[in-house]
Parts: sequence; C-alpha cells; structure tokens
Amino acid sequence: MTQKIRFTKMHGAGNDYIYVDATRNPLQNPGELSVAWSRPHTGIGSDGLVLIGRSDVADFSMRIFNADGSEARMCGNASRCIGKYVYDEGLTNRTTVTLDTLSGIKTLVLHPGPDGRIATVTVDMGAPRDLRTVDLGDGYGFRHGQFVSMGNPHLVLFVPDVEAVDLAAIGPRLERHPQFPGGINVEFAQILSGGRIRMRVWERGSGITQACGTGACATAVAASLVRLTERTATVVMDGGEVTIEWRESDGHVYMTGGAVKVFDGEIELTTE
Ligand SMILES: N[C@@H](CCC[C@H](N)C(=O)O)C(=O)O
Repeated sequence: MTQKIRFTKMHGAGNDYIYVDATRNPLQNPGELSVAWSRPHTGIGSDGLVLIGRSDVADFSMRIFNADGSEARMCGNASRCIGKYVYDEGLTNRTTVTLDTLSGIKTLVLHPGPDGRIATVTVDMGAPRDLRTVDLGDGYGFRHGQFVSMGNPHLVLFVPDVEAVDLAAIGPRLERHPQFPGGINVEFAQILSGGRIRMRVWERGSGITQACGTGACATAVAASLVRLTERTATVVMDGGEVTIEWRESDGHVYMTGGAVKVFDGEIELTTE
C-alpha cells in the first residue's frame, strides 16, 4: 500500500528537521523513517524527524528522532519550530502553549512578526540538572569539560578558538566517551566580548549540525557557572544565534530564537 505523508521542513538557527503532524499522518516506524528521510541525496535531507501530536497533559506533544533513528528526550530548536507550526497552521490561536516532551512539559511563548506569523519563540526549558566538571582523561586533547543535562546530556568544552577544533574528528570520539554510555552531545565554546559565546556542536545521533538549542542552553549555563559570562548570553552558532537567560528567580533557562518554515512537501510511503 502506498500512503502520502505530508511534512513541513523547518529550521531553528539552521538546525533543520522534517515535521510531521502525527495526528493526521500516524507513522509506525518513525526511527527508521528518520534515517531514510534525513539522508541528503536519497531522502529529504535533515538533522532528523519531529512528530507533532496530541497530549492529555499539554496542548501538543513532541517526539524527536535524530538522523540515526535514535529518539531524544528534548530538542530546543524543534520546540520553537513546533510553536510556529501550531500557530501558523491554525492549530491554536493562543500565544502561550504547552508542549509535552519526554523531558517534561515545556511552556512556549510565541512572538508574532509584522505579517502575523510567528517569528520568534521563547521556551521555558526548565532547570538544568546534574551540573558537574568532567575529567575526560588522556588521549582526547581536551581534559576537562562541563556536564549539563537540559533533559538531554551535554558536554561543554571551553576553548580559545572554536574554529581551530577538528569537530568531525573529535566529535564522534567524545560522543561515545566511556563516561557517557548513552552517548552525549558535544559543544565547543569560545567566549566573545559583550556577553556573546561562539559555539559549534557535534550532536549525538546527528553529527555536526548548524545549531543545537539544548546545547546553546547548556553552553550558557556552563559559562555562567564557571563565571565566564553573566546569566544571560547570546550563543552564536554556525546557522544563527539564540539568547539564553538562566533566570535567578526560578532557576529555569529561557531560550529565545527564530523559527523558520522552509517548505511543505509530500513523500510516498510504501507499506506491506
Ligand atoms: N538539536 C536539538 C537536540 C536534538 C537531540 C540530541 N541530538 C540528543 O540526542 O540529545 C536541540 O536543538 O536541542
């Protein structure tokens, strides 16, 4: 049987995912589809697949699959894009919506642009957890990093020059460091002037991406923790920037950044 699946390609700071409204297009094997559809030459090309669904406890739900098919607990850039999707597609007319994720319910505040569509979104990412300094041992060229959980795990390494880091070589080795049996997202960060941080990321399950929302949060938290920045910072990634505030009053991390629709499409799915 051949089924046509409607999808929307969106990106947040260049972190691009295929978004499927799973209420209209239920998918049986999203992990496998994420692998096939994420391939640049034979698929649609993306960093992974995101399913937008219903929830009993929030306005909408999100499931996020990396390009290797693994399911992650949270995605910062996708949560902003879902905010844009549900508003622009008329699934809600509210500018504050809740999103059920594997790492808990997140609140999104949607900011419309002059055309009435959502331009930017602020996400309450919750409190960072398990903050600690990690000794990576010998053989990596980088001895110490900061571990931060933003619902998913991150290793942040501060370096004098991020452009000099061979991310394609060191990224996969650190992703599978024995201290992180479930794998880890790796961020290299360089402190710039004026509360700005330049960051490059190797994402668990997707490799080098142009941006990572949870990674930007982890980076800003780590920088503030080791007193390299104040509690608010702009994180500059390959595909764009986001502003992160680690709010003192509630200990939550608030991420604000853009969400962009690239195109709508339809892809055929053949099932037995
Ligand atoms: N790009 C995302 C994070 C996606 C999941 C991550 N690769 C993981 O496996 O934890 C973001 O914007 O946060």
